[in-house]
Amino acid sequence: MVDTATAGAKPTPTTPLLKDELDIVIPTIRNLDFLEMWRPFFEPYHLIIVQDGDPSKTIKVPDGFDYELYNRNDINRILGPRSSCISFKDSACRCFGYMVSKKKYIYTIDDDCFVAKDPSGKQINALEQHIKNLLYPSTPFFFNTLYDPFREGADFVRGYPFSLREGVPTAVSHGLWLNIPDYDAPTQLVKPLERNTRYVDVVLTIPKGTLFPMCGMNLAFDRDLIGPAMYFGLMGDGQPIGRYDDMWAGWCIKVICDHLGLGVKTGLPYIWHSKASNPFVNLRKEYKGIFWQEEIIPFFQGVVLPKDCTTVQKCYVELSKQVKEKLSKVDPYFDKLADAMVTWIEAWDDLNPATASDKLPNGKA
Ligand SMILES: O=c1ccn([C@@H]2O[C@H](COP(=O)(O)OP(=O)(O)O[C@H]3O[C@@H](CO)[C@H](O)[C@H]3O)[C@@H](O)[C@H]2O)c(=O)[nH]1
Ligand SMILES: [Mn+2]
Repeated sequence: MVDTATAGAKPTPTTPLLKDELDIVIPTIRNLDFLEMWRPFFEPYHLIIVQDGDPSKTIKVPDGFDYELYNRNDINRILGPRSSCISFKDSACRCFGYMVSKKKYIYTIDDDCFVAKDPSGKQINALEQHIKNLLYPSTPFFFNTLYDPFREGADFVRGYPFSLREGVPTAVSHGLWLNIPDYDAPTQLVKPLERNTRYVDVVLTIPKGTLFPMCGMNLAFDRDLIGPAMYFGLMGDGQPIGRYDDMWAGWCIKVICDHLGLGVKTGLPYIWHSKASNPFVNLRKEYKGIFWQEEIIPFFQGVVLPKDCTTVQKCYVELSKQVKEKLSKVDPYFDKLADAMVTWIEAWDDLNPATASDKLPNGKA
């Protein structure tokens, strides 16, 4: 029996979650037709497009989207000499979008990532899932064997300390990819036809003290909690390495989140990654990183941040000092990267005076 009061009544439109508190950051050298597929999910949100490569090229943004677009001329104009810390000709340029945003949350996605379907065939609203991941607490200090205890239909299992059941604020939500997985070049070369068809219905908190390989393809974070550490390191033009921008940021944010008691989650949502970049080109970009990471990882595993590092900026500047001290012997590149990390924080604080490190009360991340 349909209630006549509601028969034919239009459902009250729901306001998309965090509509005015989240920016979508897209690095691009291509056209942005991929947005057509995301329109139902992205149209209500503000986009920040970071146009890489030739600034004289016009990037067409499909009608109906609210956006701001920055090319290399804009970055140089806004940051002046500090623009040296923003990579050129590499997707790492996306971090400029994090810096100029004025919102609390960021979602970043590549322009060759499309809407995936879950096993039931339903289109996945990746943004909605990231928002849920960020709004619900993380559990880095004690592993819950029934996975995300805050998910509908799950909970903490027997033996899980009640003193830890509040969890901690979630700073990062790391999504995954169907079809083309984010493999490194050697793996891509030996498995050119491998496609990821496995949809694993889980969100996990990455335990404290554990590093992970963060991919920037389908990533969301709380800018107020961890934004200043989300620097996608010096890559691309003029640099000896590429495709380690997101990895570098992931190692930095993880040690800082562990220090500040913040959570990092990985798992749902999936996107459909359509384009395999050229493995030979990737090998040329990555190969130093494949050797260097054997020294970088032990460095991050050994990082200890002093107690008086109570803000993200203070943690990050301290981290840059340790990079300079301990990684410059691996290659002079790390000396340059350590300096760029400080330049990034200076630029960040310039553009975000309200949350500049020297203005935050101690203890506020
Ligand atoms: O010089 C460039 C190249 C690309 N972009 C934009 O960045 C993303 C990712 O580019 P693409 O999909 O071609 O590369 P992938 O190998 O699939 O990217 C994965 O590897 C990581 C390397 O950093 C990257 O984060 C992963 O997603 C697209 O939006 C390109 O348009 C660019 O801005 N500048
Ligand atoms: Mn891609």
